[in-house]
Amino acid sequence: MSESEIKIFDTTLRDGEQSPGVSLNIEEKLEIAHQLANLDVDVIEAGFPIASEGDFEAVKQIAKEVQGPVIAGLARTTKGDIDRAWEALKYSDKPRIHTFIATSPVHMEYKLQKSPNEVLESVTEAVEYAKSYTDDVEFSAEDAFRSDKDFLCQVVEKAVAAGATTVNIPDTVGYATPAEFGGLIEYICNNVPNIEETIISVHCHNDLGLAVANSLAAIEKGAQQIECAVNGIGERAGNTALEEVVMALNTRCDYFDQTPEVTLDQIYKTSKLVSSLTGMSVQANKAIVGKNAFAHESGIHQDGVIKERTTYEIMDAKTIGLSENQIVLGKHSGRHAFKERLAELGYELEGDNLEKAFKRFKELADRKKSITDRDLEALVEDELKTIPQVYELMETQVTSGNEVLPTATLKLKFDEEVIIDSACCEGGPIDAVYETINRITGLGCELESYAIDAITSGKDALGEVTVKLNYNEELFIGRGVSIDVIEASAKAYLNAVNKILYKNEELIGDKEDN
Ligand SMILES: CC(=O)SCCNC(=O)CCNC(=O)[C@H](O)C(C)(C)COP(=O)(O)OP(=O)(O)OC[C@H]1O[C@@H](n2cnc3c(N)ncnc32)[C@H](O)[C@@H]1OP(=O)(O)O
Ligand SMILES: CC(C)C(=O)C(=O)O
Repeated sequence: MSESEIKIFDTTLRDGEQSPGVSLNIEEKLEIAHQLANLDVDVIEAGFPIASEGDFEAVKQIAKEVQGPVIAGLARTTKGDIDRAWEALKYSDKPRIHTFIATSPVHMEYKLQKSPNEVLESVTEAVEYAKSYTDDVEFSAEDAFRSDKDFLCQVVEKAVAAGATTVNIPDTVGYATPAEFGGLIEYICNNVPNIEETIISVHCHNDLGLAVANSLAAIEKGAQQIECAVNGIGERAGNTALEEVVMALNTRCDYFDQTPEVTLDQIYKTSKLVSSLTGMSVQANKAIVGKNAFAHESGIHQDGVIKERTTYEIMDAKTIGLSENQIVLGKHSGRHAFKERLAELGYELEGDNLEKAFKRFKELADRKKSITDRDLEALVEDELKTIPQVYELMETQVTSGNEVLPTATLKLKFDEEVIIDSACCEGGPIDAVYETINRITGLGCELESYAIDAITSGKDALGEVTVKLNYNEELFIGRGVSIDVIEASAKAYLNAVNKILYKNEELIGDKEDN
């Protein structure tokens, strides 16, 4: 039986649910099944009906409600399992019984305690029995990759002769390498006389991180169905990740001449749903659906992507249902990305202003893990203050504690001069900073009010300090922003001092004369 397109058999609800720690209730399974139907997978393996009442009910409800894909249920080769599977599946208009038995020497001898001949017999019996319920029967040779090749070919031949419309070749323990696994599929194609009468499926586990590669290698050698799970969840290290295999086949359709008919823009939504209902979060650098999969942090990449997306992107984020890619501003970013993000926020910075703001951004990025838009706004607003920076803060150093008199030492720039001074104050470290500034400027202004706000959230949030200084009965407001509250406090005070000096220019001359 040859089919032109690759079938996607989703086992998120069966093998995916076998992930340690995951247990989905009926409502959650139904929600995922409906979303898998929106994704247009070909087959949904809804569960293993003999396993529990809950699994049985979930498969039954999915069979009743979910239209579009084939609904499959797993069964061992026993009549009891097959009867139970059919009881649940019979409500679907496209039911599939999926029966399996292990064929590797270690599984047959120790787990099943059956001889190869007994296994062969149960293959025929189970497939024929399942066929008495439905035309659509899948047979899996569990641990196929570690099975004797010629015995495996006999098993496959028997399953096809008994009526299996799909024969699945699992790498149950994720032991294969791509060339070997592709080789096994080729061997089966060349050595099973009735192989053309069935669809060859593969089911790879990810113990060595090779599940997707092995599935793709099998496709190259004649497999037509891939069994996979959303986000790659499943027993132990999981299954072939649906989103990875689908996007590999689509993105490299120049290489693989067949693609699955999945609705690609539902991929991200499905991944999110599965991770939230299973509680299995997706690692940031996970291909396709990880938080960083379409994010660029380094300046050279950002510059390239801004100029032409395909310089560093082989897929468009929109294809999988994300609104866009992400330019993440951080310590590795460059001027192009910085300027572009500021423009999006409504700030058109050029020349000196851009250089100064960029320098402060880099300083901030060295100290803060992620730079938010609000951080940038605060930074630019702080930078764009039109008041000349007569006094500029260069360094702060503060000692404080319950047994120590708070002391501040500041290094300020005044014109081209560097001034260092320090003061102590019982009122606390910020008072000590302000006392030091007063000593340096000699202005004798008074602090009327002090307020601090966290601009952004998280441990490394930016703090914005606002002060009001009274100078000769006139109030001057100053603002300062920094990740460090002492620094933000010093900047706010100096901002107000610079405003006083701007309004009273003669004071600058007096200071220079001293
Ligand atoms: C590779 C895979 O992912 S296969 C699917 C694995 N998934 C699961 O096992 C999840 C659901 N499983 C369950 O709920 C339970 O294991 C059940 C209900 C299926 C069986 O429970 P129990 O009857 O208590 O048996 P238990 O799980 O301890 O042992 C499995 C039995 O099935 C036998 N068995 C295993 N596979 C098969 C098979 N494909 N065909 C026939 N018998 C099989 C084992 O030899 C063992 O038989 P024994 O009791 O005669 O020694
Ligand atoms: C039942 C089969 C398909 C399986 O899950 C495996 O072999 O991993």
